[in-house]
Amino acid sequence: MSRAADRLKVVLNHLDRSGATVRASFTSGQYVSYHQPQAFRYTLDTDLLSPEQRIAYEEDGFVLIKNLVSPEDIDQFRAEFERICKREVRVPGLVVMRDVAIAKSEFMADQKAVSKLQDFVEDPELFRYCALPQILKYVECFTGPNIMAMHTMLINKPPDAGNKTSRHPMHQDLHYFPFRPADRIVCSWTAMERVTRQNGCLVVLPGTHKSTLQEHDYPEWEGGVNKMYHGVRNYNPDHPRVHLEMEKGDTVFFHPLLIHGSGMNQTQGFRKAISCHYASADCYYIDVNGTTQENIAKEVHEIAEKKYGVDDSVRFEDTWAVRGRLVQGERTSL
Ligand SMILES: CC(C)CC(=O)SCCNC(=O)CCNC(=O)[C@H](O)C(C)(C)COP(=O)(O)OP(=O)(O)OC[C@H]1O[C@@H](n2cnc3c(N)ncnc32)[C@H](O)[C@@H]1OP(=O)(O)O
Ligand SMILES: Nc1ncnc2c1ncn2[C@@H]1O[C@H](COP(=O)(O)OP(=O)(O)OP(=O)(O)O)[C@@H](O)[C@H]1O
Ligand SMILES: O=C(O)CCC(=O)C(=O)O
Ligand SMILES: [Fe+2]
Ligand SMILES: [Mg+2]
Repeated sequence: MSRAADRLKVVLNHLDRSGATVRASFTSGQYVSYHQPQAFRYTLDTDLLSPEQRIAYEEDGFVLIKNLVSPEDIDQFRAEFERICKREVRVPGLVVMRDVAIAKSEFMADQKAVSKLQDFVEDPELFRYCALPQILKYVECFTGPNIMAMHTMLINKPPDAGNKTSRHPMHQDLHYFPFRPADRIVCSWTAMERVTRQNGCLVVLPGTHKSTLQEHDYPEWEGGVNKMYHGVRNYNPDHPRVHLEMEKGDTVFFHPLLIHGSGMNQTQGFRKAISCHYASADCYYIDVNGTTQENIAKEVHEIAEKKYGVDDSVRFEDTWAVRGRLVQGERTSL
């Protein structure tokens, strides 16, 4: 079969499964033209994703792209991370998080004390990750051309201290976000080294992006839970899971409703990943009062109150508007 015919078959299969009425045709034997507003809900029509990749994201809520970020870039991000840990550079607005297991131990000026950096947008070296052209080309398939970097993290999952606090409970990232629509938000997560089940790779529940936002809360874990690590309230451990084992530079793009987490790090190394949540600049803020997100908004407010002395006039949405950065196109709304 020709490549075009192969592609047609894949698309038709998908349309069939999504219960769509199919109107497909060949244009000069080259490619498929189809008209079906329901069939592709989660991805946009760009030329980058193959039909297989596009359908994988539609059906599973994630797509893994091998070898997307160069080893040289990753080594530079790692070097900058080390400078930050040694406090050789100061980054405005940066949140440095320590694992709860060592949160109260004495000061250590190295990576052993840091489990996560958040909000590194004012660090030009780390922020380079968010603007990498090869990443943005994929992001555009989900957000469209106006792109905001809304949330940035470098995760340094520590060797588990023995109480399983290195785990990240199963959650939907949308729980943290007061903007919509969800389908125009995407996370890119790049492995900074080989990540395996052993050192706590991402664990995903395929297809859960088709559900709605669930109630989140701290899981009842005996060994303790990190600040703000909420999990879905009724986690079902029997749901089929996929462990995303990845090589250095591999990048997974996933939907903000996809339920995911990570297991404990059973090695002696610090498992590193860098990630950014992007949203279409055309998204709009919502008021989370009276929704399941009230609990996280309250925690964010309490921390902002302690740290910056902000009062009630600062809304949850405002804390996002000041952190967001335009990386492509126009800042139309967010
Ligand atoms: C989509 C995405 C958003 C999903 C996620 O990322 S989920 C995770 C979200 N996580 C976050 O947003 C990070 C939250 N963490 C933070 O904001 C900070 O690390 C803080 C918890 C506020 C601590 O920062 P800071 O105040 O600078 O640190 P200090 O060492 O002075 O500690 C102050 C008090 O907080 C405690 N603490 C520090 N780290 C943790 C921790 N990991 N878990 C639980 N408690 C913690 C620490 O023991 C101290 O307590 P007290 O001495 O005041 O009793
Ligand atoms: N009660 C819970 N609520 C929310 N998430 C949970 C809960 N229990 C476990 N998880 C999460 O489920 C995922 C899988 O956990 P688990 O500890 O089994 O890791 P794993 O990588 O599968 O390890 P292993 O290979 O040992 O099975 C992790 O993201 C973990 O944090
Ligand atoms: O890197 C990980 O372990 C998962 C992090 C994550 O899902 C998050 O911070 O939202
Ligand atoms: Fe997450
Ligand atoms: Mg397990």
